[in-house]
Amino acid sequence: MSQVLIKGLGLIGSSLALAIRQAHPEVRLVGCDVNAESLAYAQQTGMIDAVASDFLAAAPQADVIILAGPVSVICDDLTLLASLTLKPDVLVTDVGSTKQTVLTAAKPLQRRGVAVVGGHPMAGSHKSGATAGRADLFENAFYFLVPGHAPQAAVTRLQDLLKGTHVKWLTVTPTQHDRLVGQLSHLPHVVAAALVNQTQRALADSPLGLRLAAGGFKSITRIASSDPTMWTAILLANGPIVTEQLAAYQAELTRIATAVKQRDVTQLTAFFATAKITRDHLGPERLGSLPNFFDLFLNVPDQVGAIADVTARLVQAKLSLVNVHILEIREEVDGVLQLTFGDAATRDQAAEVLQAADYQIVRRA
Ligand SMILES: NC(=O)C1=CN([C@@H]2O[C@H](COP(=O)(O)OP(=O)(O)OC[C@H]3O[C@@H](n4cnc5c(N)ncnc54)[C@H](O)[C@@H]3O)[C@@H](O)[C@H]2O)C=CC1
Ligand SMILES: O=C(O)C(=O)Cc1ccc(O)cc1
Repeated sequence: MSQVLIKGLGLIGSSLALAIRQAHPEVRLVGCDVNAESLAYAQQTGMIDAVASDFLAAAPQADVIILAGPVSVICDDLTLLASLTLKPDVLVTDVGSTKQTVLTAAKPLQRRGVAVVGGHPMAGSHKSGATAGRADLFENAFYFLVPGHAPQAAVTRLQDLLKGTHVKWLTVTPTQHDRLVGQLSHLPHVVAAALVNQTQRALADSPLGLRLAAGGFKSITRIASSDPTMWTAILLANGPIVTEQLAAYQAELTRIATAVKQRDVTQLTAFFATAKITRDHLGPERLGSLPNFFDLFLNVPDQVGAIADVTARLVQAKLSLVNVHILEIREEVDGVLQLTFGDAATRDQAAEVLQAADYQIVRRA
């Protein structure tokens, strides 16, 4: 039986585990993480078969190693792996958001004859952790492959292992990758966070301040809720490219500030019209990112009708559900029910209704 070791069972690692499980139930999935809560959750919900408490001891047993921690940790892991004796045909891959630093860190391992295929799914969310993982997270999204010197057979093997993700594969070089995602992902994250911080300071004296924000502010700043550790690692790894792109963006802001000052109607209209045409052709929000869903995780007893009771209470309260997901119910063991709602208010009302009926909410996300 083939053994896949996933280091980092956060949003991406756990979603890959679920997708591998769906397409390859025969694979033994082993998880490794510094976060004991994530490991316990992954094991309790059947996402993984076993926990590896020592990465260095587990790696030599693995047929495939997937590195899914922050980019800086992925680079350290690649260095560590180069000091071990791994299985002769082991395949090593990662999911990091930058590829030049990762592929550079992979060199000593590649020199030892190990196939390293860089990877990066262009889907995700501002959510993090194993509880946010879902098998369909990557559906129809692009998945960058950066094979470097790895043989085609290794690439095909990875694509087969991850076929349950239903992604669209795209092979690129590390530099092409980092330029593309710098502009399309890293720069937007900086812009979103900068806008939130600057707005917070600007409205510090206003009684209602940011609470007055409407949909526009919220939708362009959603990604400012992303994990700070992960994004610090990404910006440091793609520093030179992102600073260049930030400078170009600043020049665009300066141009528009000048047009406003000069009351240049033609330039202002052209500015908005050009952006509108490009944005209107982008297609549905679902591509490359999940719509903003809001989850409730609650314990449900191992009893006939337990799930029907939960959904009936929500129907009675006229609260509309987007999805219901049973994480695990085994005989005589309570399960966790993941209820997904379209907005935070509905989720919070649902929590009140269910808590009043003595259901235990494990987590809101
Ligand atoms: N969040 C997103 O939308 C996307 C993220 N990525 C990349 O995927 C990787 C993982 O991101 P997420 O899953 O979103 O982050 P996450 O924060 O949900 O998960 C990261 C996991 O790595 C674990 N971890 C951190 N340091 C560790 C260490 N030294 N040893 C073992 N485990 C460690 C954390 O405990 C956590 O469970 C990052 O490199 C990120 O750049 C790629 C595509 C999309
Ligand atoms: O939430 C979103 O829209 C994202 O932008 C998700 C994302 C985050 C990091 C990546 O490297 C790729 C995709």
